[in-house]
Formats: sequence, C-alpha cells, structure tokens
Amino acid sequence: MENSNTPSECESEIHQEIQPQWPQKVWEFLSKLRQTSPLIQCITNFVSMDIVANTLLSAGASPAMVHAADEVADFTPQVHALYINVGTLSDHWLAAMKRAAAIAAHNGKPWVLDPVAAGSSGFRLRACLDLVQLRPTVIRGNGSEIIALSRAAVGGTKGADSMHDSVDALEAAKSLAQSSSAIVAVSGAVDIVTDGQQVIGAYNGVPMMQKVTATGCSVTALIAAFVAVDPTHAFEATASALSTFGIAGELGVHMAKGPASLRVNLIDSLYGLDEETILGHAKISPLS
Ligand SMILES: Nc1ncnc2c1ncn2[C@@H]1O[C@H](COP(=O)(O)OP(=O)(O)OP(=O)(O)O)[C@@H](O)[C@H]1O
Ligand SMILES: Cc1ncsc1CCO
Ligand SMILES: [Mg+2]
Repeated sequence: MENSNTPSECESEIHQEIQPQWPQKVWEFLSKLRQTSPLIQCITNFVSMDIVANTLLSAGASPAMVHAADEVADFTPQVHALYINVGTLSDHWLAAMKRAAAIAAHNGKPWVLDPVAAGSSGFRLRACLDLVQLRPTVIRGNGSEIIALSRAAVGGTKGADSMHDSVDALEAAKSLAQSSSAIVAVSGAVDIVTDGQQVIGAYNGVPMMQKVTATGCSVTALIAAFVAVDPTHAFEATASALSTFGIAGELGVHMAKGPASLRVNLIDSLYGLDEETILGHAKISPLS
C-alpha cells in the first residue's frame, strides 16, 4: 500500500527530528535566559572567577561565587543551577564541591562539571571521578580532559591546556556520556556535544579564544545558565551555550588587537547579541 505521505514530507519529518532548527533554538535559549536571569552558584578556580562572573552577567544570568563548605547547605537549594570547576583544587574546596553537588542532585537542580586538567595528577583525577559519581547534568572539558576522565588515567595533558583536538576525544566523550549518564561536551575548533548516542558539532568560535585564560571555564558556566533555563533539554542547552559563546568570540575578535582586548570585546559582544546575529551566525550540525 502506498504511503499517504509524499517522500518530501517524510524527509522533512526525519530532518526535523535529527536536526532541529538550531539557530532558532539558540536564540530561544538566550532570550529565555535574559527574561528569567537564573541564579548560578559557581565553585570555580581563582584564575577564572572574574571572567566567569562577567560572562554570566553579560549573558543575562545572575552569578554567585559561593564555595564555603559550611554555606552550601543553606545556599545550594536556592540556586537554579550549580557550576563546579576543579581548576585550583585543594582538599578544602573539594569537600565543598562534593557537598554542593550532592545537595543539587538531591534537590533536583542541574549541575555542570568542568574537570580542568583532569589527567594531571592522581589527586585531581580521583576528585573528578568522585564528582562524576554525583551525577552531573553536563561535563564540559577540552580534548585531553575528556580522554583522561573517560579512561580514568593520569597523563596525556599539559596542565589546563589540551594536547588533543576535540575530535580526538569523540569516542571518549561518547563512552563517558554512556557511563555517567551526563551530556558530555568537548571544546575546541569544533565543539562536540553528545548524550552517548547522538553527536552534534558547534562550529562557532575563533582560535584566539585559547589565548584568553578561562574561556573554557566561562563557557562551562554559560552551559550551566542555559541548562538552568530548561533542565529537561540539557543536550540542546549545551550546544546552544557553546554556539552563543563562540559567536561572541567571532564578533569580539573583529574589535580586538590581541587576547587582552578579545577578553573585553567578547564580553561586550555577548551582552549585545540580538536575534538577527544569532540566526545569521549559529552553526550547529550533526557529527558522526
Ligand atoms: N581552534 C579553535 N577555534 C575556534 N574556537 C576555539 C578553538 N579552540 C578553542 N575554541 C573555543 O574557545 C573556548 C575555550 O575552549 P578551550 O578548549 O580552549 O577550553 P579550555 O582548554 O578548557 O580552556 P580554559 O581551561 O583556559 O578555560 C570554547 O568556547 C571553544 O569553542
Ligand atoms: C591556568 C589555570 N590553572 C588552573 S585553572 C586555570 C585556568 C584555566 O583553566
Ligand atoms: Mg579548561
């Protein structure tokens, strides 16, 4: 019996399912973020605190750098999402991170992990693996960090900087997503996002962003803010945040003389993003 749908109708249905209207989705996330201004608790490294807070404010979220272990029981239940970054880790901070992550999970709040330099030492790797056990909604790292975490092995990294392209970490990212049930994102020339099955690439950004410290930390915080907007669509939120931050970098680099002015111009560009710019610049597509 002949199918009542024409081939083109079928194709367009399949197309819709596999490849949503990404630029429109990115804009919807950013607009909703600006309307709702979610409160994001950040337990992040000393290097990144300023740029992370300014990234969140420019995007429309409300950051709070609250990290005392004695404070999280009162504070974490109030937030819309929690962001944890192990960049300048010590025992004291780790205790607060674990307590906050457990409270977030218990209260049904999304939380996002940035496993900075995960493969650099046994202490750091164990800390990250313990945090993964506390069920992050999203894990975002560079290629070397995601490979180290996925293999649970020390090595293959240059501190906070990656020794791998993001695409080198594709299988590691899928495997980590499957074992942790988190959405896993790998930043780089192409930003990869996977839930362990589907994989998409976000193609925004400029190479000079690697020369501004803590841009990775900032985009992970932005992911937390996007996920706060719609925790039931963490995959789409993650891709949208990566694309948005990349677009801000693309606009910012045109006004920059080097990394220091890129830092300023990226934040200004993020603040000024409008619908036309997002729809014209967002580049997200499936990756196999
Ligand atoms: N070659 C590139 N081309 C375009 N964008 C890039 C490139 N490399 C990195 N980026 C962008 O720069 C940002 C930071 O990514 P990166 O992989 O450098 O993170 P990171 O190593 O964790 O950084 P940090 O630890 O300093 O915060 C992301 O938004 C990413 O998309
Ligand atoms: C350079 C550096 N070292 C620890 S955290 C950090 C910021 C970038 O991740
Ligand atoms: Mg990093």
